[in-house]
Amino acid sequence: MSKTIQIHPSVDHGVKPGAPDFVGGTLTCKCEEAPVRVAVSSQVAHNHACGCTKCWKPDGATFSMVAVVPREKVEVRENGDKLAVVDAGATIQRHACKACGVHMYGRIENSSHPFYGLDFIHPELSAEAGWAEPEFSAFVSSVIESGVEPENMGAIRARLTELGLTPYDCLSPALMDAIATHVARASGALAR
Ligand SMILES: N[C@@H](CCC(=O)N[C@@H](CS)C(=O)NCC(=O)O)C(=O)O
Ligand SMILES: [Zn+2]
Ligand SMILES: [Zn+2]
Repeated sequence: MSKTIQIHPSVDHGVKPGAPDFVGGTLTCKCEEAPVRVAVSSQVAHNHACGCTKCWKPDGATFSMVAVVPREKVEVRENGDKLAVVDAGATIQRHACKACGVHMYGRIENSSHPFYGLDFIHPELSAEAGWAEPEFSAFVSSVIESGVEPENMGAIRARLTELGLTPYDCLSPALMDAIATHVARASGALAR
């Protein structure tokens, strides 16, 4: 069944459940010399596959795997001088290694953003096992913007569904509702 469709190496052979007592790990970039190391002292939430062009993907992957943790649980430990923000104009400021290109963490600096306080990380950059498994796939149609043929989208969505990563073309309904609730409270459309 759809075995030739590569979604991401961490799920291509099946989604592995996370460990309930997992407390985090160290993210390491791909540099053989002086890698950047970032300690994450928390389990992740909302782990998902993202098809957008802005999220970092390993070689050969169609999707990135990305999740959030509280920003205070993220600490650059080694070779932080190699980090630079990829696009200072983006909502998510992705701090990437200038030498290997890997995104080590993405931070939202706009304090009125619905996801302010959360950093975006790629759990696959850590050697530790137990990160919470991905729950859905987001920005699926956006893979076309990276060069995926539109006629492959049916097979890609079928494979994502087979893996239990229900495909959405923006975020999941729960996250979209959370964003809209934040916006409605800020505007006064919802009292509380
Ligand atoms: N179709 C666009 C979608 C980009 C997009 O909106 N990405 C989402 C998911 S990561 C987002 O929240 N982006 C905010 C940001 O990149 O700062 C693309 O693929 O470049
Ligand atoms: Zn690097
Ligand atoms: Zn993305």
